[in-house]
Amino acid sequence: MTAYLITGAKIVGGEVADLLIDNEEIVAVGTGLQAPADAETIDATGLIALPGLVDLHTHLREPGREDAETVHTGTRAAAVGGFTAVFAMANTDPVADTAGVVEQVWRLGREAGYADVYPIGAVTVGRQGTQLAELGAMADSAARVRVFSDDGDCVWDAALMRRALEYVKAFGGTIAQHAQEPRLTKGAQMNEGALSGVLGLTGWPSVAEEAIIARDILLNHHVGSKLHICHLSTKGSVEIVRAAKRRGLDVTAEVTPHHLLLTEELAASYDPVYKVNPPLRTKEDVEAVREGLADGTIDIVATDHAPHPVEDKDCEWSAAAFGMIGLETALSVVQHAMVDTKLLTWADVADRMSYRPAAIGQASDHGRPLEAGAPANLVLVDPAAQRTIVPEQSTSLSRNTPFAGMTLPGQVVATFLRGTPTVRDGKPVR
Ligand SMILES: NC(=O)N[C@@H](CC(=O)O)C(=O)O
Ligand SMILES: [Zn+2]
Ligand SMILES: [Zn+2]
Repeated sequence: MTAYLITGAKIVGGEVADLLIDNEEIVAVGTGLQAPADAETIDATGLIALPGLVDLHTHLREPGREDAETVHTGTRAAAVGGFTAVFAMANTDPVADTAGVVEQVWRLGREAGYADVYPIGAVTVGRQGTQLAELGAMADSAARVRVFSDDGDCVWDAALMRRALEYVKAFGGTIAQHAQEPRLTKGAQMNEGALSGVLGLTGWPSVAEEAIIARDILLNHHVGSKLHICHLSTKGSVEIVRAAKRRGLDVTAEVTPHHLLLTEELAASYDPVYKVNPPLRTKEDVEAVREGLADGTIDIVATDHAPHPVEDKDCEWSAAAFGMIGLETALSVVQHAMVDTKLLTWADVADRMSYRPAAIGQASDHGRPLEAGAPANLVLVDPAAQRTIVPEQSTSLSRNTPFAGMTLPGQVVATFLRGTPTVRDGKPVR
């Protein structure tokens, strides 16, 4: 294995220093480190070294929709975005609701070698919302599943949600809820408000999200288990989670990059690239989720990278699929929305995009400070770079980015997974 001496990087939360990587680990951090004879030196002057990013919410689409993404292409896109670990959502075909499917996804991740893949298991059989899946068998499998979600659909049956929370308590698992009251969002196409009326698109009220979040926080308090809220998007949701945390109730929550930056006005174009679940909300909501992420009410940023092929997006709004890709743009959007606005420091970014998601997902090799003895999972970022997003240049198999044409700050220069570069000069190594 090649050793690497990274010189002159700004170590996040610390000083400018050199990093020596060998044998899958960070061997030393300090100034004036000497490179061993066989080491390759990387000049990182002007770059920030962050712990490898961890995405708790990625759709890799394999098995079943390999035309949209595969474990290989999705994790390669993740590496380009600075991620060293991704949690793969269960809404595949077949659904990841058995030990067999989660082991397959986990193994494909190992073979690809771009990022560690932690499969998320479905909560219910076939994500049908009627019967608990084999949660224990998935937990005991080689994939060691610790996070379960019916994402794409809500576990709306309160009794079933209660039983899921109780079941995973035995092994310290987490239920990640896609908070969407189905009866309040029947046929919903975009955020409910004056604009949905004007555009003639069925509205998706904030209360459909907030009612489930409130219910599940109370349910989880009753059970004493672990609840995580997927892609929280409204001001009211932030207020509910903030109040719950103040009362000492246990809950964690995520926000996506797109909900930190984009608003519902984009739907006026009727371009389905802006169609997503939950929908883009108002300026007030965007301000509230930014504040919530800044003050720790919202624990983490997760991409909800949702690739779709052209034929599912290049059609009439109401017929189009929900979702947008986000792995390759996440860090730039967070820099733009949160760092350049002084709402977060880079140390906070490491917390929200690496330490905390790794802790919630129990990925112990990831989310570790850049210190001697830690696994060499890290990313070098040039915060001074500017880049214009071009969908055709995406590493993902799909092109449905809502940031096309935007100029965003920051560029991932290199990513290392256990001491091996997965990205050099901004490009995947293979
Ligand atoms: N976010 C989306 O709009 N779509 C996701 C499902 C989901 O995250 O709910 C997908 O799988 O395409
Ligand atoms: Zn979802
Ligand atoms: Zn999702």
